[in-house]
Amino acid sequence: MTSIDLTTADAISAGNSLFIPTPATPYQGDIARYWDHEARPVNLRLGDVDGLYHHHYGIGEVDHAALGDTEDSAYEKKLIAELHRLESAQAELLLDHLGAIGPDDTLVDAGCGRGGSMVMAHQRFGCKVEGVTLSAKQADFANQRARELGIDDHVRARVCNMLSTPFETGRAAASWNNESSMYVDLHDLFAEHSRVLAVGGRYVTITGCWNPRYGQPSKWVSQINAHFECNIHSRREYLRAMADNRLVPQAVVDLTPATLPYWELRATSSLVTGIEEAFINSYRDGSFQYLLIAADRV
Ligand SMILES: C[S@@+](CC[C@H](N)C(=O)[O-])C[C@H]1O[C@@H](n2cnc3c(N)ncnc32)[C@H](O)[C@@H]1O
Ligand SMILES: CC(C)=CCC/C(C)=C/COP(=O)(O)OP(=O)(O)O
Ligand SMILES: [Mg+2]
Repeated sequence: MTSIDLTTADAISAGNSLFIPTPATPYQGDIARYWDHEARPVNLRLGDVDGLYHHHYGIGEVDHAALGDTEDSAYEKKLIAELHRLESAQAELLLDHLGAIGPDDTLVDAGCGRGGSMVMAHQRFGCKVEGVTLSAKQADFANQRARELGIDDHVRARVCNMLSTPFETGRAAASWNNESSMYVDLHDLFAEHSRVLAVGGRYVTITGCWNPRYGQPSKWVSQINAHFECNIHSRREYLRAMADNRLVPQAVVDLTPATLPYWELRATSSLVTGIEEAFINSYRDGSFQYLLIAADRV
């Protein structure tokens, strides 16, 4: 099998998910399959709350007053709504760091999943948002949601490798990875963001990374890697790969304390997936951190 370079003219048709490019590597094929088959209730039931479908985690304090009594028959429904509120709060924080974005700007969502963050970005800024995912199922889902919302002229997902996108050099006002950078080599990733971003543009990531102060990835981090078939990088790798690619950190925010309440609440829900303990233990023992990094393309 040969890989298809999506920076070529082939990319013209990549917006149409009838055209599914061959994965660049066998690993990317595994990841495409993983997300094509993903249908965990913890993601779909949360998305059903308001039609924003996320594949990332939450931040902020739990609103115990909104949850009410655990014995109440409506408690589980309220808990789902609360987890979803915290996940959307995470995406809002990412958008807060994109800088001044206008309706004529174009944003790039690298690893866009089912498109929740793209919809939020368009609703906030009125701008165009181009997303890429390896999964045709996810791209179709995101494009269907955009059609239902009547925003498909502004929000579009493609099946495409984030390391080799069809986007024009130097045109994007901002770009991001929301929990999608643990699937790729960071030097390759930041080289591509640096290429598509305008000078003065902003790059933002929210990610889980292992803490170099811990020494090496802990058993919990290894468990998370195995669970999601991903390869979590260290904080040091992020900063080094950005520095090597003209991305200069403007803010580095440790969101670990802000994400723990989400995990502690999720661990009590009927929608647990079994990975909750690994996140909670690794955040608590300091081996793993939930980080936002916003960087200027210089
Ligand atoms: C955990 S999900 C995050 C989805 C989304 N950012 C969100 O916040 O809901 C990870 C995403 O990264 C995408 N991904 C992983 N490796 C990729 C690659 N090389 N190119 C494009 N997308 C990739 C997957 O297809 C999936 O959509
Ligand atoms: C912070 C880290 C290490 C993230 C790894 C990437 C990932 C799988 C994110 C959540 O996806 P999801 O929303 O599909 O997962 P879940 O089903 O657990 O909610
Ligand atoms: Mg989820």
